[in-house]
Amino acid sequence: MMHVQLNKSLHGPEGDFELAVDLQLESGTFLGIHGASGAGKTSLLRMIAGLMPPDSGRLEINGVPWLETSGKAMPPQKRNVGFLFQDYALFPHLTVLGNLEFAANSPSDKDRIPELLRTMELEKLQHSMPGVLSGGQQQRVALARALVRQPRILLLDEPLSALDAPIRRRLQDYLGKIHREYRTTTIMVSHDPSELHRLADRVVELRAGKIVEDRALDQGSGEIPLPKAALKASGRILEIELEGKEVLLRIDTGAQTIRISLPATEAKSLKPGQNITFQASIDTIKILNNP
Ligand SMILES: Nc1ncnc2c1ncn2[C@@H]1O[C@H](COP(=O)(O)OP(=O)(O)OP(=O)(O)O)[C@@H](O)[C@H]1O
Repeated sequence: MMHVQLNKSLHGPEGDFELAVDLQLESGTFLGIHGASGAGKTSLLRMIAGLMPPDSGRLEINGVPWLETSGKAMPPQKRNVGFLFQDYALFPHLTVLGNLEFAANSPSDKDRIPELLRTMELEKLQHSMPGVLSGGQQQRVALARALVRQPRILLLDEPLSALDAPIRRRLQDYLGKIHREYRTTTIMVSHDPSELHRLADRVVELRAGKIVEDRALDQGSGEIPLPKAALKASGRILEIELEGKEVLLRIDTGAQTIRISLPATEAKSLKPGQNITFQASIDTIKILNNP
């Protein structure tokens, strides 16, 4: 169990506002955080990592205090946290491999590096210096580096935002896989609703430093299966995926995310982001309006 209770006065463009967050997370949760720019998402992650001091608060992870109300804090290097921040640069004087080796703390961490290089599709770049890499390649190295120590808690601030769609999708799958395998408690900031629905089992929205929405998604898949009874609902298409002759739609109805599949021929004109009304029962699905 992770208990995060943090307060900090932040200086926004329209004046100071108070970040006040009280969150309890079961171990192994994948929490997604979204919210407008300047809501305090990065600040919250930095305080958990120990990189920004809160004005007051408490942090307790599996019964171990990382930050006490008295202000006594465990230093960042002692917190078993892997993090990836937007501005967290790679060491410019070390190669890709050197950056990962620097993060390794034990022989088993080192043994993990070849697999991470392979998964992040960085094998051919392992002897390159960060300065010659593209933004997306650097982000992949930073993500690999965050995972080298197999942290108990993984803090990811828009980790895939600079990547193009195919690799973004592969790394989403990889993040999902390592989360299922190691049950690392993960907190990820993302502006991409389909990414959050794909990976998170709980999603919170932060607005001006406060949690204004806290939603559980179906564990693992991030989706609620189609109910047995007929259902008529409206929602926004989050994602369209071709699977053989079928098309898989993930639809956010506001209350829940529903996954439906349709014959590909019936879904030709549908696009992500579109609002649709549909009627579905256990064996038939009909799109009622298809603007
Ligand atoms: N150390 C600090 N002390 C006080 N205010 C700060 C500090 N660091 C950042 N801020 C302010 O806190 C506000 C929230 O910033 P933060 O980066 O946490 O937002 P965010 O939700 O992550 O935004 P984005 O989505 O644009 O990354 C900003 O207005 C920022 O200027």
